[in-house]
Amino acid sequence: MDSAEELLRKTLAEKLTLIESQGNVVRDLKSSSAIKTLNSLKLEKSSIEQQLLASSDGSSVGGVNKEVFRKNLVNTLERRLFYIPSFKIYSGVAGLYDYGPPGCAVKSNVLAFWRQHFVLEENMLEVDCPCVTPEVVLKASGHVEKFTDLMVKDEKTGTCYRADHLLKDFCKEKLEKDLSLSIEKVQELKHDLAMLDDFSPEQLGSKIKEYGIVAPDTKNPLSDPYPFNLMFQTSIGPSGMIPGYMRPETAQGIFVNFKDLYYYNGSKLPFAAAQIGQAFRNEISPRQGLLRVREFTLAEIEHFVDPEDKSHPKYSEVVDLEFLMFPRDEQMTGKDAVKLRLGDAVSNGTVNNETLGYFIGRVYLFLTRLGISKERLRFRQHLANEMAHYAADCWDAEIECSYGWIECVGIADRSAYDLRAHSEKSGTPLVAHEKFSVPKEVEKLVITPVKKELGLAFKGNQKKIVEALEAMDEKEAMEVKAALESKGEVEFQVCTLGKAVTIKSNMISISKEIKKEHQRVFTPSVIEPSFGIGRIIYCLFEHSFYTRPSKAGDEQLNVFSFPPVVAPIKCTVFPLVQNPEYEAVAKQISKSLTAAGISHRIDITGTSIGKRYARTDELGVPFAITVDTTTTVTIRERDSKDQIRVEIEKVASVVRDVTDGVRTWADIQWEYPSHSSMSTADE
Ligand SMILES: Nc1ncnc2c1ncn2[C@@H]1O[C@H](COP(=O)(O)OP(=O)(O)OP(=O)(O)O)[C@@H](O)[C@H]1O
Repeated sequence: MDSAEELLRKTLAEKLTLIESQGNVVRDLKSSSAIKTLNSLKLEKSSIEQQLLASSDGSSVGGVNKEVFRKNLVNTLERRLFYIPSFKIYSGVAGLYDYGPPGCAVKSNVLAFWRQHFVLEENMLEVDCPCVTPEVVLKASGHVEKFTDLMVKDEKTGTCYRADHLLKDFCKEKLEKDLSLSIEKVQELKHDLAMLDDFSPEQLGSKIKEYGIVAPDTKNPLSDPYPFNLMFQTSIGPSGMIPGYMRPETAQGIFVNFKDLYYYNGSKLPFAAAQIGQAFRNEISPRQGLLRVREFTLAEIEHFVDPEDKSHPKYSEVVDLEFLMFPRDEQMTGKDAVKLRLGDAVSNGTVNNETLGYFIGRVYLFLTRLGISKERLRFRQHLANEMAHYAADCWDAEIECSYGWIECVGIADRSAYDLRAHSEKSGTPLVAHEKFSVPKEVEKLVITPVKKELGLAFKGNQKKIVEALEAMDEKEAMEVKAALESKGEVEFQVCTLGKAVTIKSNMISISKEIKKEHQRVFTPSVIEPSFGIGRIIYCLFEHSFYTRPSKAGDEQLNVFSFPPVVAPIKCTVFPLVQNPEYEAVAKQISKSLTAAGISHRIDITGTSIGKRYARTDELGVPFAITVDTTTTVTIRERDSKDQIRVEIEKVASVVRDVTDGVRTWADIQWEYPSHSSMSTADE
């Protein structure tokens, strides 16, 4: 610990001792003012204890220990039914959560804003495809073979763990806590962390043995790692003959519809399709609450673009944005994320292309407008070993929360991989066309199947074989030509038949000719931003949550500072005191709010105004309307607690403007005089 930290701890500890001794004196007095003083001393004591805890392990959120902060947050979220562990009365199931009423409202607001910010803004084509997906689709995409994590089992209890997570936790803990590590050991552990995605089961197994990593819960030995496919398997229909899976992502539904969507778009590129829907991953050991679950909402965009022109018409709108970026080189040299101007990162090649840069900028705007703190958001570039071999460049929007930096949005240039894979497997060409204004002369491969010979040899299968021969690319065709010329026949794989057939030299002619071309046919590249909605919402909960002392100073009150766009309820209406005239006004205002489409709650209980404010602050309601006359009311803003006075007829339009973002609260305050009333005094 450095001397500044030591000094802080010493000062805090001294203050704590002083408070404890003052508390002992006050406790003996037993008067009401002494009780108030005692309560505020208790508060101060608990705040200092939290700071001490935080300063002891260097882990804090806004000066409060991470664990303490998270415990209070999660307790509030579960108590106010933002979310509920699913099937709770049957002890629940790990990795499955329900959203309760305010959580549901936040989620639907986030999705509505997502649609407005992306789908509407870019004229995207939204689709809605089934969750149950036939095996053939996920075989083509590579999920059946490769969507796996390496798993180890507690050899005595059978409990399963993700092998790479155990190694990651071990390395991080060693690096953070073991001050006696040699430089070589530090380098080795850092290297292991960088290589996590590259280790084979054998390499991971030998690391686990070498470091003596055991089951975290029981300390029992662990099995060797082996791959576990994360997809939930099912079968479609009663016969059990059609294997299927619950989709692990929504993207495949878009790829398989490419041909129709392209036509719907007037056969023009670029265009984007979007989908919001449930994704299912049978995570090995779900942990960290909403961050790693087994069923979650994904919002995905597939932007199809010409691989030879990845410019974006609206790129200039984001070039001047500046935010934290964590390029590959910074990560490799142990540096921190740096603030970069997006335009510079694209022009110097740090970000692969304009369209990818455009989406990084739009994701930044989306997240920060939702209420994610700018200082706790960064864009991290994938290291070479993290990226799929076909990907041109990938960046994750990572948000810092009490669990560390969490990937919430993946933004990848996946090149032409997905469309090619489905073209090959389905036999349907998923391609785009560029029409030339003047025809071009090009050397062209000409494949001419001799249908008579093929028909004699293959009868009913002839059509599929002809299609496969015609779909050969240049490299494949030249190999076939060479084999036919040297051996007179060749084994030829026909995917749609699921087998290889023998093609003889009299069944096909392959040559190169100069031809006039009227168009270019190509497979578009795909740029994919993929949003984990639950992760974003959880980080938003963390970034919005704070506590403040009640007016009496005897308790800490919880507040969610949600921006109006995501707040589950936009305002509350309550009469200051129970009185039929005020109640009638409250009901009239409620009616006008409903007509204006503003979600609100009306509270006509006799509870004190301060308590009613506290209840709604804890749900993140940004505005409270208090009826204290029959002609005008006060509107109170949650975080500043500032109030303005507004005529009853104008209330709904004022609240609508400020919740729709047409005007800010500051604008409204200019227009309406500030107000200090009974309701403030009572708070
Ligand atoms: N188990 C999960 N629970 C909640 N959200 C998830 C989960 N897995 C992925 N996501 C979200 O879906 C987005 C896109 O999925 P992607 O396949 O890129 O994630 P991933 O790289 O597999 O995530 P991770 O490495 O954390 O498992 C992620 O950015 C994340 O926000």
